[in-house]
Amino acid sequence: MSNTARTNERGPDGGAQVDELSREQEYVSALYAKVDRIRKETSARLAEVLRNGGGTHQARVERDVATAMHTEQLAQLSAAESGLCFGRLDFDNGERTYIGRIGLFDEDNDYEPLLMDWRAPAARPFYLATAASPDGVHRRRHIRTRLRRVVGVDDEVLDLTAAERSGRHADLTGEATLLAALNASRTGQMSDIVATIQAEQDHVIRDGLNGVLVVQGGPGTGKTAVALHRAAYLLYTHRRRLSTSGVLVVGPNATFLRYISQVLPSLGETSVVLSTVGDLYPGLSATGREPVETAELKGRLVMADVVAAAVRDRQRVPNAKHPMEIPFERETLFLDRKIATQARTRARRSRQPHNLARRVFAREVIGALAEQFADRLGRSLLSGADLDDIRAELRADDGVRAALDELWPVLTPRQLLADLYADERRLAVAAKALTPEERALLRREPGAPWTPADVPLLDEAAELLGEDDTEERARAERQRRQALDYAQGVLDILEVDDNTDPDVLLATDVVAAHQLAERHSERGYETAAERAAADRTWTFGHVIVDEAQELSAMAWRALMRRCPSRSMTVVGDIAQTGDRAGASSWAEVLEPYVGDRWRLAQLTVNYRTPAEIAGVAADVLDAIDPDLEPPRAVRETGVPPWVTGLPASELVGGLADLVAREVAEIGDGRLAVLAPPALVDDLAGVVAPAAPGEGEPVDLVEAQVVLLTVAQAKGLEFDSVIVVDPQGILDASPRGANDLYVALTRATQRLGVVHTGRLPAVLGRLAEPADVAAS
Ligand SMILES: Nc1ncnc2c1ncn2[C@@H]1O[C@H](COP(=O)(O)OP(=O)(O)OP(=O)(O)O)[C@@H](O)[C@H]1O
Repeated sequence: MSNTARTNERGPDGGAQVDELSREQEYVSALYAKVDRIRKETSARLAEVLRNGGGTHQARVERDVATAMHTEQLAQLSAAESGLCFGRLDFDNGERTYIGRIGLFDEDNDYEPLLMDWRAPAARPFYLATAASPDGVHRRRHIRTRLRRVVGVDDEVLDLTAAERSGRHADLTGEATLLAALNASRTGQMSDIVATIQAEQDHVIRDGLNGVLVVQGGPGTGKTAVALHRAAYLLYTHRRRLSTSGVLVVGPNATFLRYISQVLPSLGETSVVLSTVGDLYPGLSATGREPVETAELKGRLVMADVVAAAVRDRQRVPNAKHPMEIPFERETLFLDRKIATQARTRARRSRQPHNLARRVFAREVIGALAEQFADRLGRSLLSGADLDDIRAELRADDGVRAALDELWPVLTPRQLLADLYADERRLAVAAKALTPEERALLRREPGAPWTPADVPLLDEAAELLGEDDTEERARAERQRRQALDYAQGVLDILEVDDNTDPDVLLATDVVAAHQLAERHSERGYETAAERAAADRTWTFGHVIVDEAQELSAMAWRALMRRCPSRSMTVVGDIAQTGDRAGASSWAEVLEPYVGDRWRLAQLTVNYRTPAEIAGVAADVLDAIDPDLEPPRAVRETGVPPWVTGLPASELVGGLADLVAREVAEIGDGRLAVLAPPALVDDLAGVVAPAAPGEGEPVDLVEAQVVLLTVAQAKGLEFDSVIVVDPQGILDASPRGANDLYVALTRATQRLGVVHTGRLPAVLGRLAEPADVAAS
């Protein structure tokens, strides 16, 4: 460990430290004064812009550029209010750099940096410099502030003597500040870690934009935190490319998304789309429930073939013995199997999606019927123009249309799937590869609500069906090009000069021609993020998948469509896979899309669970797979986890007492009771169950005590956790051991286990001392 001198108001060496604090206070106050000034000027400019209504089209466009730029800047300034400056680097050559949430410059002194944005390359030694490899840094200082007041500084002097003194945590940067952050009570919302990012995390955050990066790490290694900071870093570093296409962060459920929702705004980034896979299909609310076996089946890759076969099954031909009879102008035309089969072959060969290929099918059928009709009339009497007329009349004929609708109907994804689930015959044809029992799992009455596992199937169907919007698209494209040319012209006028400092915001940093043009399209003033969220076919510049081990093979297919560039960050822990359709190997998951062209980063340090709890979890990990290495816990609390056995009949009453005891222990902190799904109803009298309604997110900020299943608790953390009926959790699913591992690793301070039958052997280490502790 480097030589850490902690300095604060109560520090032992009195005067000198108070001096340090007041010197830093002076600097920090000057930074805030500057922020206030910029804010005031920006607000005034914004007010001015908004006051000037009306004007020419060009004036309106210019006004919108300015509005976007000022609004964005104000949002960044407000985000930086808390913890504006959190670090300082003193270099061997006497230079000094302050590190903070945003970059600030001194206009009166040749734009000298006053505060370096944490994402800038020059800030990197703050996270990476060590005593052994100081990178010219002599001292690293963490500055702790409360509101605008400096309340402490933690110094690390990076010299070789310090390196020789290295202790247990030689690889931690800013250990004192880090431990203070880790020991703080949880609020129910994740906070950013910008002041205490550790070296192995920094490497992941700043990894290149292109290709697929997999971040594998055990519970509490900061995967989610790192993924979100990476989003902020990528947007800062590749703003031009990403602000127009957007960044998507995918999480496992609405509660988790709410839990992480404040991190990016606190880093000044508001343009990231947070979504579950289920929400990626706009306009659909997938709130239905179904047996886990059904969800698992729907997640299998074979379902892509089932959906494709279901589409093919809707491309029909008449029975060989019974051609379709179509009355047309006092004649009866025959649409027989041969005509339809030939038309179907041509339509399929067009390789267009079903709804678009229908035009080919219709053209072929109408062509054949026109020939038939011409033969009846006497072909030699008809000119080419007469044949054209006949075809046009056939196209408009209700009987012909009805026949086409029967043989090759226009379909929506919902119609296709609902019809498939509702009809045993259709299922038997489309799902030949499934057993009758599996097909029975898919059966569902029409009108039943859609489930999350249906969403990737609907997405698959949408791809195969397509939408016949050729004309609409051509019109939109013409409009878009006109608007784009116009917007580029406006931006060219507003651009200042190429030598401006890269950290100074220019109009084009905030709004690209593409965005500006779209702000002026008929779609109104939606941001790229808003439009992306509303458009199923939107492709993102970068996709981050958190808790990625939970995604089914079908969900991966849907997600990959949103990211054809394969610029992705995949974050997860194979040992925590709970979903039956989830992953057991990253290679397996990624192979169909990128082969072996992906890179792996591992996070190895556990920042969440103290060593006392991590030890219990490590036993479960060992039972899952002895080759898996548990992450190393950075801290100890001295509080051993407790265990209590209760007769099943006394569980509810006994648990109420234990909850009350834990609440008293954690003060303002949060407590979660984690139970197998089968027990949730019984325990609802002790703790109100978490989910207020189907699919609704749990409000972890409001609720100090929550009752959750393990699946609901995935990715979350609490000061104290009571795991109820561990055997029930083990038995509830084939991946029960993974679930128990997840449950045991949610606590930041305290863990209790309440069992009704025998304590599972895998928790053996809890037995003796903890029973005493609980009694
Ligand atoms: N460098 C850091 N500085 C301060 N806190 C950190 C740091 N890294 C991680 N943490 C904290 O550790 C906790 C766990 O982080 P996070 O939830 O990102 O872990 P995870 O790997 O995603 O866990 P899980 O696999 O259980 O979902 C969070 O409270 C996070 O803020």
